[in-house]
Amino acid sequence: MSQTHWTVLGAGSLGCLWAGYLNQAGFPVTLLHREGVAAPESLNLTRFQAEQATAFEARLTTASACPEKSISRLVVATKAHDALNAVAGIKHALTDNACIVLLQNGMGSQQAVAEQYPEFAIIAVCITDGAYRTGPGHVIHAGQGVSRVGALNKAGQKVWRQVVEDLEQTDLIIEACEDINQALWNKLAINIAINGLTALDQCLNGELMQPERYQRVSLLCQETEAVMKGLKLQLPEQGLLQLATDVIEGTAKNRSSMLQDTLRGKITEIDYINGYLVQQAERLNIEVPESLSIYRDVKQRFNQPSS
Ligand SMILES: NC(=O)C1=CN([C@@H]2O[C@H](COP(=O)(O)OP(=O)(O)OC[C@H]3O[C@@H](n4cnc5c(N)ncnc54)[C@H](OP(=O)(O)O)[C@@H]3O)[C@@H](O)[C@H]2O)C=CC1
Ligand SMILES: CC(C)(CO)C(=O)C(=O)O
Repeated sequence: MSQTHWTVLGAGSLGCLWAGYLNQAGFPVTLLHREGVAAPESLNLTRFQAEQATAFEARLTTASACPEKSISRLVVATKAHDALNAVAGIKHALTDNACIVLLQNGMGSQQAVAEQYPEFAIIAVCITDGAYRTGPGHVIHAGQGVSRVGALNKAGQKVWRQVVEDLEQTDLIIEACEDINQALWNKLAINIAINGLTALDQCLNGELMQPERYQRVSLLCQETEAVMKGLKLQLPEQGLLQLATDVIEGTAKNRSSMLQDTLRGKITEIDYINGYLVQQAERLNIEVPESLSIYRDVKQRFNQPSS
């Protein structure tokens, strides 16, 4: 079994999920929690559809306590708006040829890290699993999904297969992805159609099937299709509206991550979802009024910091 040492930055839902699955597959793991916040007292993972939680082990520390050039494989498991700062805070500890694996939803944060740090191998993962924490260090794997893993830069292409091989030793469902940009866009399209609307209407995903809301979902998908066409991306065979509808129906009882963030008074990822579409549309001179209105309304209603 490979003994790659994995360092996971961010002890939230996905950070604990990945740390748990990696460690239970035999990898030594370090889990970096926030500076100034107490480390979790215990770590455990309830695997998908398992009845009981199982303990996992990880060395718990913070970024500033990590020695210079000690980390060769870093997973960044923060929200999109924290990713760039988080990498800046751990840069001293990265080896010269380190690989950074980014788990963020939406788009824009991964590209910002790749642009800022071309010297490192940058890998992005497009994740459809669902996980939540019940307390510090305790994570529930609530929805089985797929983690699509692909390289974001040239250095990433050199180590990508090795990263996939390591991850395939875990019980996560891993897919090597030749075109991670396309995979991220497909997931982005779904999040554009669902997240902002559910946050604004404070409704479950399935409630987007109500006619007035569904009309907006349809407009959002049309706008995303226009931008994807402008960027020469491939559109899913069934069309974006059908893709989004399948996800809405498959996750009908879920609260979207953005709805959950607003309920907890947290910063949402709107800048990296509808906000990212608006940015791309501006570059292409395409109008996206529905996404623009959702972007502005989420920013205003939930008192979100300006980007
Ligand atoms: N949870 C899920 O099911 C899924 C999540 N994703 C995506 O994965 C990403 C992570 O989501 P999730 O795990 O749910 O988010 P969480 O908020 O649960 O976890 C993020 C963690 O990172 C911590 N953090 C942020 N900055 C730093 C830093 N500089 N140093 C140390 N810790 C830091 C946060 O601390 P603090 O709380 O103090 O801010 C928090 O504990 C998001 O982009 C999300 O959209 C994608 C698919 C599924
Ligand atoms: C697919 C969806 C919309 C599921 O809730 C999601 O990814 C999210 O909530 O962020």
